[in-house]
Amino acid sequence: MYIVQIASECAPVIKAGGLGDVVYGLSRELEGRGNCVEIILPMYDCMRYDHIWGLHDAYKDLWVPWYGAAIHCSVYCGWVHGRLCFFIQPHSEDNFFNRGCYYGCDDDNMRFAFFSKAALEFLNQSNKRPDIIHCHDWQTGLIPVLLAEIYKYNGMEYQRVCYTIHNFKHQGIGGGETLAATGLNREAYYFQYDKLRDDFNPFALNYMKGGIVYANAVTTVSPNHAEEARYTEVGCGLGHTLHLHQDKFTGVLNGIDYDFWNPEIDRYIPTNYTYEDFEQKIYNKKALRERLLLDAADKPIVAYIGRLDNQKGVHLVHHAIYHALSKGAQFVLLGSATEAAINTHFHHEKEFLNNNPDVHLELGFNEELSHLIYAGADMIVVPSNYEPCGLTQMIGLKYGTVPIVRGVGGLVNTVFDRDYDQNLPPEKRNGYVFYDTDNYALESAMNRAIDLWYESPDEFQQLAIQGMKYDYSWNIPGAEYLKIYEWIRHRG
Ligand SMILES: Nc1ncnc2c1ncn2[C@@H]1O[C@H](COP(=O)(O)OP(=O)(O)O[C@H]2O[C@H](CO)[C@@H](O)[C@H](O)[C@H]2O)[C@@H](O)[C@H]1O
Repeated sequence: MYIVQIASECAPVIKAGGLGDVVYGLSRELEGRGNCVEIILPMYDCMRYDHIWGLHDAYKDLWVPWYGAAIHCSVYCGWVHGRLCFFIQPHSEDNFFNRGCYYGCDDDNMRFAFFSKAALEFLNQSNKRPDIIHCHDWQTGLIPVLLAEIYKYNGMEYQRVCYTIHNFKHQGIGGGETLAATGLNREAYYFQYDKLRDDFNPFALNYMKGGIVYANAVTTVSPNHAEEARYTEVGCGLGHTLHLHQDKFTGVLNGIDYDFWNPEIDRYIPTNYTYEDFEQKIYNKKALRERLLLDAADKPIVAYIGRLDNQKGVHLVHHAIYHALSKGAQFVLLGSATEAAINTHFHHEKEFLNNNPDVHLELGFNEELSHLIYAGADMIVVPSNYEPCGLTQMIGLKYGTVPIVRGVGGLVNTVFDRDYDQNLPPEKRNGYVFYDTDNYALESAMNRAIDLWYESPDEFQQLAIQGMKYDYSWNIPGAEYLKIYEWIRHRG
């Protein structure tokens, strides 16, 4: 099959979070199974050019219709760790992708409407006719809309779209100006409730809703989150739309790319290890402590890695730091906040804790350091308010770093409580789960983990090894996506 992924991120060249990991890892798996995969991305000024090999111009004169005129774009092409990627660079005063950031601009809706239009225009003009277009999140929600309403009539009749939602919170809600810009025009038509009109703001269009309505298949990133999105508030108002389109909506648990996230071969950690020589992990703990100037005491290290925002349960992340310290553990945090108030809060925390030899807060994005933390820590805490899938607990498991998670979304599908899981025998359990959002719930799970580390180190090690034995690779999800692609190719 010929598959084109269209997304706003692809790790490690463009990575703000888990979306990038998924686009890369899934593409690699699909290619490994004999499919032809290409990835179309925006050409941001701030992406990691050092991860692109053989960058060259692939298509010089792409003219993308925009507001009745056209914007001139160049399309570059190169390999990102073996994956063939096309980068679209528009030349216009808007400077859509030369902002020194991936997201967070006032005109994000316009930026990604343009990207969606340009990606389809590129496919069309360069005569690429993939069997499947797989697009992701709100940034590419207009792709299935544009395909069905415009490009289908311009030679792209047989292309089918799979649309994956990684986060319902950000939907691309905005005014109707994108309709005129992208050539969709007919406001009255698109402002219908069964098309793109937002269910809660009658004056706004909703890209993600458009993606759900028009795509041939819609997925989210875990089975449990697919249920939550339909029936609870974590669908952020799209539950009704999902219900109407339930026949084509499903949850596919993400995988982890074990070529990249694997302590056996990880290039960013000083000592490689597997579950068979688990005792080698200690050298990474030592290295982590040396790097972050932590005390070399006989204490467990609890880690948090992730964005610092409301989704991730920042109040509990904050509490986890102090609770770990009070229980005689060390704490390492690697995270960045886009919200000013949260950012300021954690900077104050960092200053306050600066001289404490048992804690280190690293505020910013650091891919290399994240590997060392996964390898060096004993436990990883994921106290999310909601979590469509969650990759950090799965990476933690692979590195023998025991996850302590809140029982929501994909965390429920991947972490099984050592003491209380009802469905699995003890030798299959792999972490700790708590449910409430208050401090006590988190504390009780952390206490159980930290107490086991101190009181029964052998049993703690056994738990970590059980986690390492889980297979959360792309193998199974890769096959599931191929089934979905086949299904929409034949069903339409
Ligand atoms: N400061 C930092 N420095 C270095 N690396 C950092 C970092 N902060 C985060 N990361 C890395 O980014 C990834 C984050 O994965 P998450 O599952 O938390 O994704 P996120 O919530 O962004 O995305 C959404 O999409 C993903 C993918 O579908 C879903 O798993 C998730 O539930 C959903 O919210 C991990 O690889 C982590 O190591």
